[in-house]
Amino acid sequence: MIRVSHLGVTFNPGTPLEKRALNGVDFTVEPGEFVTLIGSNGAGKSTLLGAVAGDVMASEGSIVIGETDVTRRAAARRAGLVARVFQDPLAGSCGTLSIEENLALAAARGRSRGLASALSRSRRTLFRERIAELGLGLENRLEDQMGLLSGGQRQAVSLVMATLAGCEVLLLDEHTAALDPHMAAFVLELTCRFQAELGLTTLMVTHSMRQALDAGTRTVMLHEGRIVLDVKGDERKGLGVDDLVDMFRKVRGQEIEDDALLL
Ligand SMILES: Nc1ncnc2c1ncn2[C@@H]1O[C@H](COP(=O)(O)OP(=O)(O)OP(=O)(O)O)[C@@H](O)[C@H]1O
Repeated sequence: MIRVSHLGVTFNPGTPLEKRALNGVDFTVEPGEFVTLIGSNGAGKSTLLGAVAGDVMASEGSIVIGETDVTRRAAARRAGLVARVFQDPLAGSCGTLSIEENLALAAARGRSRGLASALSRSRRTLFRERIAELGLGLENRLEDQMGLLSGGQRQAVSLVMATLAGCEVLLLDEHTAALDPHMAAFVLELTCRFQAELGLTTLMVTHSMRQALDAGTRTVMLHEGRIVLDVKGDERKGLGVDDLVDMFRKVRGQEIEDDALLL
């Protein structure tokens, strides 16, 4: 569960570069709920994910994950609660380490054990099993450097890494945006499968209206740091991509020029 109350984030306060990125955001993501988060450029989506992960500190308000008030906790002290996959396949893993070394680091997230104990024989078996589930044949390449993988393969491994240590919350920041359509569909299908199997409370930022309606069970739209739409259930089922685009148009007061939003 994530409970965000009256959350405000102001970058560079008191300077000419002051920017109010989040403005009194209130919402609760129930345990196991999968929310897609949309909004135009600069709406505050990544800031919201960053605030939940602890990369961005709240200027006002509070953030509770599960039973824990994490508002003043640094990112490292939230690591056992929160896992994140980024848009850039290179961002969430180390290209010069092997696949299994990356998995070992991920499995140790939020704990204080070394790489050697993290790479025990039983751990290696677990890694092989989890990577085999991807169906990409990477279980036979565990000693290959992560940097040798394609973007899509790397995002698939990043998803395994994100879910390996056990976490309360999964944050996905346009994690399929840099992939070709086929790989993007594969990684999204994988995401939905892992989310359902592990019952993870999930927030996924996307620029694709199609993804926003097809994945998860609830869609939230941010605009200028505020929630302007929050739909689930029958109301969401009744929405099409055209309806979302219309809503976008209304809140932005202008036409959408980016065709990617319609996909
Ligand atoms: N570290 C920072 N310092 C100053 N301003 C920032 C910082 N991070 C974000 N901003 C500003 O805060 C606003 C919200 O940014 P954010 O990245 O959250 O938007 P977004 O909805 O994720 O946009 P996009 O879809 O373009 O990624 C933007 O105006 C952005 O320029």
